[in-house]
Order: sequence, then C-alpha cells, then structure tokens
Amino acid sequence: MSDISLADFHLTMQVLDHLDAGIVILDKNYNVYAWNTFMQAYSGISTDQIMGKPLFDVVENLPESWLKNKISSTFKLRMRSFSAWEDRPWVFKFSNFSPISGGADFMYQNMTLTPLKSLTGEYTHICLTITDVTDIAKNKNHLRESNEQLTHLSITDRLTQLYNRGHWENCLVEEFEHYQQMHQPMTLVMFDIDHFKNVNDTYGHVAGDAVIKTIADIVRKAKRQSDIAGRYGGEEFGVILPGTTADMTSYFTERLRKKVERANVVVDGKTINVTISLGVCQLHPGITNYESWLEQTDSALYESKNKGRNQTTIMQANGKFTSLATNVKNINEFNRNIG
Ligand SMILES: Nc1nc2c(ncn2[C@@H]2O[C@H](COP(=O)(O)OP(=O)(O)OP(=O)(O)O)[C@@H](O)[C@H]2O)c(=O)[nH]1
Repeated sequence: MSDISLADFHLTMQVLDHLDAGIVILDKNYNVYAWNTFMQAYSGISTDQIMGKPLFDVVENLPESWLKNKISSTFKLRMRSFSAWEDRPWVFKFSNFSPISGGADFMYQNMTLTPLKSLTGEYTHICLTITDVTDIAKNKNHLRESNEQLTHLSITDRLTQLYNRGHWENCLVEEFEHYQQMHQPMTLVMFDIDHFKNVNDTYGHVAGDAVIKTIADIVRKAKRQSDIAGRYGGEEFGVILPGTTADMTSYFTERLRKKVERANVVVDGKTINVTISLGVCQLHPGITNYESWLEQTDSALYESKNKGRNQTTIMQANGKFTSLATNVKNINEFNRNIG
C-alpha cells in the first residue's frame, strides 16, 4: 500500500470506528476484513481475535444459514438489502446496555447488507451495517401492547370477562351475514338468571355480582372454543353456536342449566343457589335480520320463564315453541349422556 492510500485507509478506519453502528466487512468466504469499535464493544471480540477469520467460527449464536442466504442473494442481485427488527429482532446477539430502553434483554437491530466492488470492478466483499434500534422497538412494542389492551377493554365486560353487549352484538351480525352466504346451521341461545332481584334483595348487590361471575365461568367452561358468549344485559347472557342445530344445542343448554342448578355460590359464609331459563332458536331462511333472530330467541326465553323457569324452550321454524323434553326423542338417554 502506498503512503497516500495507507493514510486514506487510516482516516477511513477512524470514521468507521467512530460510527454509532456496527460495521463488518466480509469476503465471499465470510472472512472478516473489518470489525469496528462498535462491534468490538458489544461482542467483546477484539479486532485481533477476528480479523482474517471466518465470521461463523468466531461469533456464536449467529443465524448462520439465514445470514449466508442473505449474503449470497445480495451478491447475486448486486444491490443493497435489509433486515428489519420486526422480521428478525437481532442478527448479532448483543446484550442491551442502554439505560433508556431498560426491559429489553438484547439489542434490537436493523441490518443493511451492501455489496462492495474491488478495484477490478468485481463484487468481492460485503459490508454489514448493524444499527441499534432498541429504543424504537421498545416504544413500538409498548404501543402495540397498549393497543391490544385497549381493544381487549373495549370488547370485554368487566365483571364477567365475557364479550360485552356491543361486541357480542357485532359478532351476532357477522355470524348472521355468514349464514346468508354459507347456510350452515347456526343457533342462538339467550338465558337469564331466575328471580335474580331476590338474590340482590336477600344477599346484597356484591353477592349478586358473585353469582353473575360464577355463571359466566360456567358458560366459559361449557361452551366450545368456536361458540361466542357475551353478557347481553344485567343478568342476561347470549351464546352463538356456529355450525350447530337446535337439537345439538340441547346438549349445551341442558349441561349449562344443570351446572348452574348444582353450583353453590358462597359469599360471606352464605350459600346462594340459582337457576336459569333459556331460549333457543336455530337460524332459518325465514329469519331476515339479526334483530328478529334475537327477538325470537328472547321470546323462547320468556316462554321458559312463563312455564315456571329453570328450563329451555326452543323456537321452531314454524313459530311454535317446544320444550326440551318434547324436542329430544329419548330424554332418558339424553340425560345419561349429558351427565
Ligand atoms: N348484582 C347485580 N345485579 C344486577 C346487575 N345487573 C342487573 N342486576 C339486577 O338484576 C335484577 C333483574 O331483575 P328482574 O329483571 O326483575 O328479573 P328477575 O328478578 O331475575 O326475575 P325473572 O327474570 O323474571 O326470573 C334487577 O334487580 C337488577 O338490579 C349487576 O351487574 N349486578
């Protein structure tokens, strides 16, 4: 190297060493040609330990096959390429020392890969530029988590942790529209706690809340993952059962009714027992909007109340009510099945 180019190189290295980014230059065999101060400081590997050696022999925890692919395609395309922290949080696993971005265990990184030409005009080397984006990543992650929490709060009923009325009704509209396209069976269940005013009057509002919460827990356990449960009003709940006929729904409603009937809610040493009344309506082409699906299911629920409560009524497509006992062919076998 002539005196002038040695002086140039010396100046260039000073610039590289003072960059607030990692600079790694490799040849096509991944031998290290440059390893700046940033890389030394965060990796704990000095220039003497790594210069001229294959990168993957010296640096641990590198995503070797991914990085080799990335380098090879950058050489092929002869243009810069990038790796963003959103896709791959880190390439070099450096501990995070930044006091501002406390909480992150490692440094989030963006990486730029730049193919470098030799004096002959051939692409012979590649420069990896590593930037610390931990602050940006932490803020973005925090914002995303906050948004998720806000979304959860806006669709969830605080007492029961089931969907609140607004969101549940949106689901009902969606499922109704889905039925218009797919015509798969779909059934709606509405149910309401019997004589709940008496519970509040006898045991107090806090005990009433405990009863509502217990019933929500029973629904959560009794329903399938695909069933959509929500708190419709004070002591009224709704469950949408996609892909389920009214007959199949009987297994769910009867299991639910029995579990509620058997549940003991203990508040301040006092045991409270309640029952529920249920209405069921399978969607059919005669129901032209979701409001009337809801109304018909509600009317079945009020039929259960009128008939003495603690029972299920099914609204048939012909507009007639049937009770569970008349709807299920072999009620004894049915009862054995649901336990
Ligand atoms: N503890 C508690 N009570 C509530 C809540 N929301 C509504 N309620 C009460 O639920 C009771 C509902 O009473 P009603 O609509 O008369 O019905 P009911 O006494 O359950 O009688 P039936 O439905 O006819 O069996 C009212 O006393 C409301 O104050 C709530 O979030 N917590």
